[in-house]
Amino acid sequence: NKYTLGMIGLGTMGRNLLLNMADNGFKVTGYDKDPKMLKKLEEDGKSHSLIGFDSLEDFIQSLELPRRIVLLVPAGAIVDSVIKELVPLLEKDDMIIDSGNSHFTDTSRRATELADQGIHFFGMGISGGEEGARFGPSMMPGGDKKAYEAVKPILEAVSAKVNGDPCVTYIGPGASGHFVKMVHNGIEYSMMQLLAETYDLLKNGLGYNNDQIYALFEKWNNGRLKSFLLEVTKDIFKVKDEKTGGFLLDYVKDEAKSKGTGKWTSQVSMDLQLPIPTINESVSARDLSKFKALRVSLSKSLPHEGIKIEDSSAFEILLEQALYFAMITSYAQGLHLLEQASVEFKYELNLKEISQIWRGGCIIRAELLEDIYQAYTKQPALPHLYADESIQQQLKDILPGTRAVVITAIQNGIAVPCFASALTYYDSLRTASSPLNLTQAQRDFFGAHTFERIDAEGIFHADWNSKNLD
Ligand SMILES: O=C(O)[C@H](O)[C@@H](O)[C@H](O)[C@H](O)COP(=O)(O)O
Repeated sequence: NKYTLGMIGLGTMGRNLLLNMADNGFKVTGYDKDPKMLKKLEEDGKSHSLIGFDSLEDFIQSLELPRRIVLLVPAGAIVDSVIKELVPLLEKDDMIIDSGNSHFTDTSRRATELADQGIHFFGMGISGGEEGARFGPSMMPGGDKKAYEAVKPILEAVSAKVNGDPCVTYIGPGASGHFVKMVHNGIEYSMMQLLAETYDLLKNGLGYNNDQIYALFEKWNNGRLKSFLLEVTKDIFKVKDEKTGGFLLDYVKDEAKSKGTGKWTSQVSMDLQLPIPTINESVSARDLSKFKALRVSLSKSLPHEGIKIEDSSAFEILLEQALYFAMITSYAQGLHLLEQASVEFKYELNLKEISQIWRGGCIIRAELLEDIYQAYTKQPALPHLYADESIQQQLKDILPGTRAVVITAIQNGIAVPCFASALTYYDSLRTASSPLNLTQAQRDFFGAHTFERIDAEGIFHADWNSKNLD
């Protein structure tokens, strides 16, 4: 008899998700042009006698109707070419679920194109990496609700669970699933950069070695900073390098790569005029790191002035506070962008449910998400995470420590773009009258761009050149 679901793309993510589905008792199969991938599936899937197809026709014919087809292929043109090959073989009401990190505008285009041909299509963000796909990812499906209902039992079964709740929910219409995953990755970038800045402060600021940093992160991971990224980051400090016998981390080149989701998050935030400066800084930090040769030559011609951080144990305490402050701020910026995008793109996003499914399985899963989930449970229409009372209390408690860390870093010439932007974002957002009245005056002075007044309705223009100059 026929298979319930078929996976196209049997790379690690596709294969692991298929094995996870088989573990949960679903009759599933796969397709890949690469015989090595098929062989790997049969090896890994021996206990479930999982097999795959290298003929697309045979694969399609092996699926029960309406067909449920998941794509896990690299984002971009490949997705379109796979869909192009698939459609002639499909029937009305068949479903395609794109689960790669596709750009949300591609997803909405594909949904429209396929709907015209009677094919259900939705984009689903999957987070958790290879391990997550195998044993329980967090999934963000958005789009065709009918198609989602048809795969909901499978997704709920294979997803990570927190207090028994599956880390998957219907995100909303259109490309909302991929949009939410993109912003998830923006927060991921910011958290990773904050951990890199923390590492820099400990290593170059306090002169800590990898064992000391491991021990400190181990301690922090038993507290409010507990998170998947801190967990894996601490373990990285333990790994030895077979080649040199030293620590592998010390031999990793400091030029960070990226596949685009962070950049896309910044780009759309600029389009929506919704500020996410800490996430933007993390994207720029990766780009800046690529100028290794320039950095090396400038480090010689612009030598460092030397570092003086006195009391390391006191600084450790302040650093934990600053990291928690910037962590709250990174999630707050991402959630604020989702709130704005929900209005702009009519995604009807439910930030309570999104924070709920981010508590487990995904890369940004963290203890903090429980607080965020409680905040949106208490106030579903919370205008900004900073507006939640318990979050405010936490921010107030750790603000002095955060200031001290940013000041110390800047005084000692240690670059902390994400820590500093988190603090500046806080100071800007809680300022009733900002200095941007001057910007309006400047724009009106040199470009007659007009301004509004605080004491009268209407649009105004002034002749700044001559008027009333004392
Ligand atoms: O949620 C996840 O499981 C990850 O985010 C996953 O999607 C992938 O690892 C990133 O896309 C890497 O992104 P960069 O290559 O841009 O760092």
